[in-house]
Amino acid sequence: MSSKFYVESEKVQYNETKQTILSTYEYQSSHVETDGERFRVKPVNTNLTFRTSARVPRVGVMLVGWGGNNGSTITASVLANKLGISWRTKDGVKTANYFGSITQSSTTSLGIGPDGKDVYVPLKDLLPMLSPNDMEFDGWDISSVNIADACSRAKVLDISIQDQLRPYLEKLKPRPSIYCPDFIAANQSDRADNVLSGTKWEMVTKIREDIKDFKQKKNLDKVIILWTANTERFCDVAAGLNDTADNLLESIKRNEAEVSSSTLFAVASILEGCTYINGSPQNTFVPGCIELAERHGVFLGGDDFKSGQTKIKSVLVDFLVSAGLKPTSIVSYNHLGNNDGKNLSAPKQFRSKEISKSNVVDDMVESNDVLYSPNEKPDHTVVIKYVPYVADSKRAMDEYTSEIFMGGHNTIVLHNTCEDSLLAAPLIIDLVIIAELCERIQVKTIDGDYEQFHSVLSILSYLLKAPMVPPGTPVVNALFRQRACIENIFR
Ligand SMILES: NC(=O)c1ccc[n+]([C@@H]2O[C@H](COP(=O)([O-])OP(=O)(O)OC[C@H]3O[C@@H](n4cnc5c(N)ncnc54)[C@H](O)[C@@H]3O)[C@@H](O)[C@H]2O)c1
Ligand SMILES: O=P([O-])([O-])O[C@@H]1[C@@H](O)[C@H](O)[C@@H](O)[C@H](O)[C@@H]1O
Repeated sequence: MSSKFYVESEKVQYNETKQTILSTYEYQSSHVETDGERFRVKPVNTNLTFRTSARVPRVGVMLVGWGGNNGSTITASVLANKLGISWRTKDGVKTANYFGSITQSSTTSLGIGPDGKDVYVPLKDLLPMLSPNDMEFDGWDISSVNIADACSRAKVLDISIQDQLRPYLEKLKPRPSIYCPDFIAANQSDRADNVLSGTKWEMVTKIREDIKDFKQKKNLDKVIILWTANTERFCDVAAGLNDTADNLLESIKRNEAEVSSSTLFAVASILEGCTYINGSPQNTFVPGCIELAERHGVFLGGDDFKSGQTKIKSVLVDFLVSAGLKPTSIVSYNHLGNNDGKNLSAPKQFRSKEISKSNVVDDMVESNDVLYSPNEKPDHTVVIKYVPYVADSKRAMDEYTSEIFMGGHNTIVLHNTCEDSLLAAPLIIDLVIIAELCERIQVKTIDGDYEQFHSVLSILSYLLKAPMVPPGTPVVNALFRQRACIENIFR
């Protein structure tokens, strides 16, 4: 159980023998109906019981795109933390940390102490969670470059970190992967020297064997798979192709060209009972994929890491709209020179990213019909340019123009320079840790049986630009409502 605190309440039972935590909770909500004239509000209370396994298992993380900026950076950075390395810089000695991870580096209040002040603990202490230092990494890449050379190619981590870690990282070699060139930019072909051959079903089978191999070799209890490979173009969604689980499986067996690498990895993960998370913006989770995950009781999470401009956007627009100010124009521009930027310089791959970066304000705008008439939205433009020289140092410029009181205007301009991968990499840790914990939580109503959460893990929304939610449930993009969801469920 948590070494930091215990809850003294008849609503919470710790079972040291079974290593479980039982907690009852009365969920209060309100159901609203209207007769066209007035709303009828009916408070509804639901008594829930949560059963959480407190035994943290041995977890392996398999990254698709392991040799990329994010994949190599997170692998190296976890090792740096595990080894406790430090390195000299012109600004003094730096030590490995997990800044940017909400589980490792943010805190939450347990309640009020005797002095009347909030008592804060790291979010990771709310429940028994996997430590990133205990994660084992493996994965696939269409590029055969080992992880040490991948870090060198990425030019993200300080060279003295890379030098200290090279003896360990050069032994890590990405497994050959499923390469569907039509789904990523043609400019990626020069990296593709580490690819599988065979039919799509044969390649899915090989990926499943890789998962089993990793699990067995590292003596793991479970594996979580995360896509941090290139952004793909959106795939067609069509009846008979991928609209149902059976049609998707049949399409793969027919070697259908329109089934993407990312969807093939998702199917392999689901069939192996492994949670699958999509860190990119493409529509990996076609309806048939979601149905297959529901059939197998496997978690899915996506889409597209929410790291920089979009994260700020989901806070700023929430602030403006909830302050009764009306954003009317939002322009997000950035240029960067990493391989992600190179892939995004192709129109179809950029379009995937443009979609995930643009939809993030929809729920906030739709929540306020005082400011916006039906279907009215702010002008919203996303621009991404590829400038090789700046490499991973993304330069972002945002302009927010709003209508204010009595015909006035307010324009907010932001400039943001950062190593893009150092913003995204910590999100991989949180996605894995939160998804793994969710695998150990079951919930029941008074007269129901214990069930796990829905296969589509909307609790991951805080970490993703275009959060996937269970069919028929609302998408929430407001960042602090998303964070409250994590805290409230864990609390
Ligand atoms: N700040 C960020 O870095 C950030 C933020 C949000 C989303 N993302 C998304 O995360 C993904 C990865 O970003 P990155 O900066 O690491 O990109 P990257 O280009 O450095 O890495 C992608 C890796 O995937 C590999 N790859 C491509 N197709 C593959 C396949 N079919 N199988 C296995 N490997 C394959 C490439 O060889 C490359 O090594 C991109 O989709 C990007 O849009 C990144
Ligand atoms: O997270 P965010 O800053 O809104 O969006 C980012 C884009 O601005 C960037 O150009 C792209 O390369 C990254 O993959 C990421 O998606």
